[in-house]
Amino acid sequence: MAPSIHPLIDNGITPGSGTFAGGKLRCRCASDRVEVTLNSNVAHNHACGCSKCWKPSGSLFSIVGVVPRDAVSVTANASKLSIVDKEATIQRYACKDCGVHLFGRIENDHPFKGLDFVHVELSDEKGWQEPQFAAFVSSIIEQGSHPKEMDEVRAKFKDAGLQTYDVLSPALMDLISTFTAQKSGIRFANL
Ligand SMILES: N[C@@H](CCC(=O)N[C@@H](CS)C(=O)NCC(=O)O)C(=O)O
Ligand SMILES: [Zn+2]
Ligand SMILES: [Zn+2]
Repeated sequence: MAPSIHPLIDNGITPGSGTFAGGKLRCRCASDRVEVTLNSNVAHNHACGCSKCWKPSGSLFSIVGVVPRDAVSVTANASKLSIVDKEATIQRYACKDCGVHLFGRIENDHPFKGLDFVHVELSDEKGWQEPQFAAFVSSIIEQGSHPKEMDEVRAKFKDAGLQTYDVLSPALMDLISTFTAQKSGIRFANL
């Protein structure tokens, strides 16, 4: 059987709702679940093939989007959360018992600081923004995917209507480079 990209992509993408305003994420423990309440839909939702983003077992990709950090609150069992890698740019808060990542947060000076990274599949609600593109696609090779499978993987994204990138999408790469330019003193008129 062909490997699963991700359950939200394998059988066709379901569009989100433009009026959906958020919901709750829950970890996968049988009881005492960690609960995170999001008072916003996600933006820039995408598939990520990197080794650091949480993905369901059996899937090659994570689905991850961003929400303003002010829209994120831990509403149950916060004591079960711990940071996966304190040195990483994105501090990913995982449930110590089931391993699911509830949210990722940036504390350093960074273009995406102020946005938290979340996985909408941890919610029962419908209406979350659907995946918009695939990022860090070549990174799946680093986790053992065969280089010769890459054409098939990219073709699956194309069939689902998603562009593939080996880092981030052009819009996000432009944001990062704009931030870097501004840090070096360059000023742009009319941004
Ligand atoms: N090839 C690397 C890429 C890792 C990477 O750069 N991930 C991106 C996308 S999530 C990132 O921004 N990471 C920052 C972080 O993990 O803190 C891997 O698969 O581990
Ligand atoms: Zn859990
Ligand atoms: Zn990632």
